[in-house]
Amino acid sequence: MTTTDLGSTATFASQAVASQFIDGQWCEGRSDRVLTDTNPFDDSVVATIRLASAEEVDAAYTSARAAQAEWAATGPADRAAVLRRAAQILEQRRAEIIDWLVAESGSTRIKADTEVSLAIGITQEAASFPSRVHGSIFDSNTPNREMRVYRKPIGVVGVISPWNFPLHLSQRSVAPALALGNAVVIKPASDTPVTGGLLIARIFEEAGLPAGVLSVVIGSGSEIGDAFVEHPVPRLISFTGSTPVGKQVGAVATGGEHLKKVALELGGNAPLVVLDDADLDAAVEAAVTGSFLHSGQICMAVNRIIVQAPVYDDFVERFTRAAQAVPYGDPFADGTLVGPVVNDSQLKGLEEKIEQARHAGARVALGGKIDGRVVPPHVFVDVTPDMEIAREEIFGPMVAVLRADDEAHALELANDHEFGLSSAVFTQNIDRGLQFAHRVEAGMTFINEMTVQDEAHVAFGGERNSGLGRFNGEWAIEEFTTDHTIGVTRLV
Ligand SMILES: NC(=O)C1=CN([C@@H]2O[C@H](COP(=O)(O)OP(=O)(O)OC[C@H]3O[C@@H](n4cnc5c(N)ncnc54)[C@H](O)[C@@H]3O)[C@@H](O)[C@H]2O)C=CC1
Ligand SMILES: O=C(O)c1ccc(O)c(O)c1
Repeated sequence: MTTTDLGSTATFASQAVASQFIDGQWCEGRSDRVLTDTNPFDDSVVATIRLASAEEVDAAYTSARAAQAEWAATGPADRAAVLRRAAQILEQRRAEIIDWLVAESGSTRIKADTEVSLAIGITQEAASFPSRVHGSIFDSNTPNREMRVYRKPIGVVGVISPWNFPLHLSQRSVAPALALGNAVVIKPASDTPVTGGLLIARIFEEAGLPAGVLSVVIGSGSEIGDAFVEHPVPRLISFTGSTPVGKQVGAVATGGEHLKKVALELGGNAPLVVLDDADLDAAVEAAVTGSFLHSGQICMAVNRIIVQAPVYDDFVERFTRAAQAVPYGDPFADGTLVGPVVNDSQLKGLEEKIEQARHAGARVALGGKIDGRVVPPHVFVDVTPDMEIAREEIFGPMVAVLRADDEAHALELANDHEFGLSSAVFTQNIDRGLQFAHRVEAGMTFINEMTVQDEAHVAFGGERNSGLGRFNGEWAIEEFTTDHTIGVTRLV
């Protein structure tokens, strides 16, 4: 197993990355605060970074605005070539990137490997975008006039990403935005400055992206967050993270002096519904992976399993037995599915959730002793929809099991929520599954599959408090471009 020199020199691809990346330069931030980036499993230091101040945010956006016009004028084939080289470098450096994801975010090797593949997938998909963008020409109702609609880059995009899939959740905005001729400034989460931003900067630097087109500022959301969002240069803020912060970002982006678009991918609380004719083995397998992969720190993670009464006891017995066999502990160890949660704040929240669930009367079918930041898989059964464990986004290796009287009650329970990101339904009758899926209030519903799904060419996103907008494929082209209508009148 290769291990990367993750000391405070924090190198990636032979370049020191423990700093800011602004206008093509690796430089120190000017905040008086220094971030110590640590491994959630053993508290070892993986990097120390002097944080950015609002001045660095301004410098990053100013250089992005200066570089964007020339990048947008670069031919589609040349822009596509940079994206393809970035995808190749991600593949070439897969082992080193996996080590970084495990060390910086507590990802297990299984999850880290999946995340690198996701990032490569969206980068390759984005490489197809430059040649897919087109405008339209319309006849006009005015004689001698032609109405043309040009599809153009938005300009400069601000990307704010979270710590759970730091590489992919930055890349799935950065790669499409760059491919479509925009310039980008990334502000990654403070828990994952390298894998959420600086490593991406290094990859595009190596891929030949011109200086200034991509910058990365490392700073806490509380210190530079508002400055990052309300700055006059960015025309779109692409945010992935919690619903409360997403609403705040949306309010600043649309309520400040400089109006701008927002793309928000927020919280989730995915229901996995098991109907009375489900293949229980398939449902159990999907529910285990969907609940516990990356310690449940996924917006699409299964948080509620809703089981129709005739198969409830059988499912609970099988699922609990399978959850008991889930390997947890050292994220570096091959086969671990549940590693540490990312920080003490998340750990404290999960300890509170466990106590609340017990106090509310949920039956603990599976639990265990927390060791450091490693929370063993927890299964709460006989949960009722009023309990907090069924209402809040869990973001941990725990899941609530609810009993449904019948199919209509299962749908009512699935939709009884503020969120609407991902969902799943298990039945051996596909038409029954489709009819059920159409009535689920979510952005995504999977029949006989787990809820954690993301294909680079297919719409991804949520309804209700799970966000605004869609990522991937043609939806990303729509998100990261704008229309300019030009009327052409020939004077006769
Ligand atoms: N839907 C999703 O993919 C994710 C949801 N979450 C949810 O968020 C909770 C906390 O995780 P965090 O990463 O701390 O999410 P968060 O929502 O607090 O932070 C996400 C990003 O927003 C930035 N940020 C924070 N305050 C900001 C502000 N005022 N202006 C601009 N940017 C700001 C953070 O630095 C980070 O880069 C989790 O427990 C989970 O419930 C977290 C990660 C991903
Ligand atoms: O928001 C998330 O947690 C998340 C995780 C993995 C993905 O592939 C994704 O699109 C979103």
